[in-house]
Amino acid sequence: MLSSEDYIRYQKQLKMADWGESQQLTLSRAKLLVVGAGGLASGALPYLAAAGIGNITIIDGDTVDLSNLGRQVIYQQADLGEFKAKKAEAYLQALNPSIQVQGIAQKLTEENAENLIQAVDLVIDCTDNFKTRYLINDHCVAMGKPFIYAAIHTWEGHLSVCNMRMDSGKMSPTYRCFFPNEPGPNEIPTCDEAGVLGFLPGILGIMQAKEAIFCLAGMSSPAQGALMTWDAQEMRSHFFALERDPLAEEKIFPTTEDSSIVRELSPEEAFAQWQDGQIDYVLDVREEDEWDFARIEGAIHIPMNEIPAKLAMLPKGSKGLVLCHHGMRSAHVIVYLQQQAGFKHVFNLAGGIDAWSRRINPDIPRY
Ligand SMILES: Nc1ncnc2c1ncn2[C@@H]1O[C@H](COP(=O)(O)OP(=O)(O)OP(=O)(O)O)[C@@H](O)[C@H]1O
Repeated sequence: MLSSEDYIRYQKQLKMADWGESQQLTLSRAKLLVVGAGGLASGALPYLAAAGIGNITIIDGDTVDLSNLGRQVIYQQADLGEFKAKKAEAYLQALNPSIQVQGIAQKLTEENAENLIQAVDLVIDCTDNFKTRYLINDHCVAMGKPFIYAAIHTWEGHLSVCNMRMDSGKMSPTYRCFFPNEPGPNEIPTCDEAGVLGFLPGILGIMQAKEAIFCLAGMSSPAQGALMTWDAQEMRSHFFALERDPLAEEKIFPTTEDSSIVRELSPEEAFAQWQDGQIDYVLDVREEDEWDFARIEGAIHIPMNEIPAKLAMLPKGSKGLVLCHHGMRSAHVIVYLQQQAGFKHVFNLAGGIDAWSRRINPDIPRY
C-alpha cells in the first residue's frame, strides 16, 4: 500500500490516465542496478528516484573530477575527489527518503557482476566502455534480466531496451545483436577524444529512466526491439528494428568441440538426461554456505577454488553436469576442466541452481 506521504509525493503521476496505484506499487517494489554514475546516470538517476523506484543500487569506482562537472550535474564543486557512487547515493536519498539507495564504490567486474545483477529486476547501463557493456550484456542474457543500453557520440545518442520479453512474446535483441564484435582499441573515439556537450548524455539518461519505468510497468515502447538513434542537431530519432539473433545465448556459451567453449544444458534437458542415466555426475562448485542453504540431492560438492586440488574426485571419462548459482562460475570451472585437466564431457547447467529451483524442483530454496 502507498503511504499517505507517497500519495502526495507521486500525486501528479498518479493522475495520469495510463498510470495508477498498481503501477506505482510495481515501481516501489522494483530493484534496479545502475552501472556507472557519470553523464548518462546524472540524467537517469534523479528521475528514477523521484518516480519512486523502491530500491536503486549504483556501482561506480570513480571519483568526481573537475572535468566531470560540465555534464555530471548531480555532483558539485565540493564533491571533487569523492566517490561518485557514494555522492549519488546521498543525492538520491535526500531527493526521495522513501526509497532505498545503495552506492557501491567499485567497478562492475567478472567477480561481482553475477551477484549484483541477480539481485535486481533491471539493469541500466550508464557506462562508457565496450568491455563493461559486453560484461553487462552477457550476465543479463545468462540470467534473463532486461537492461537498458545507451551511449553517446558527439551529437548522437543510442538507446535500446535489451533482453526484455516484449508484448509479442519474443525477446528483444541483445547488445551483441547490434554490435557482435568489440571494436578495436582506436576504432571509435571516446568522449575524451571526441568531446561532448553535457545535455546529450543528460537527455539520453532521462530516456533510459523513461524506458526503465515503461519496462518495469509492463508498458510497450518502440525502443523495445529496436536500436534508437537520436540526433541532437536535427532533433530527430530513428528506430532500427532488429530481430534477436537466435544464437544470442550461444555467442556467450557456444557449442563446439573447442576446449575454450562451454556447452550448456537447460534444466529440463539436464534433468531428463540425469534421470536416463546419461549424466554420470553432477558437480556443484558453489561456496560452503550456499551449499548448506540449498542443494540438488545427489550432487558432488567441491567449491570452485578447491577444484584443482580435488580433481581425483571426478570421473574423467564420464559425462558431468556442473552448476553454480546462475551458471557463470560453473562456466569458468568447465573451461578450466577442459583446458587444464583434459575433461571432454562436461556441461554447464544453464541458469544454475536458481533456474533448477524455478523450473525443476521448487522445494529447493532460492536466494
Ligand atoms: N566497469 C564499470 N563499473 C562501474 N562503473 C563504470 C565501469 N566502467 C565505467 N564506469 C563508469 O561509467 C561512468 C561513465 O561516465 P562518463 O561517460 O560521463 O565519463 P567519465 O568516465 O566520468 O569521464 P571522463 O570521460 O571525462 O573520464 C564513469 O563514472 C565510469 O567510472
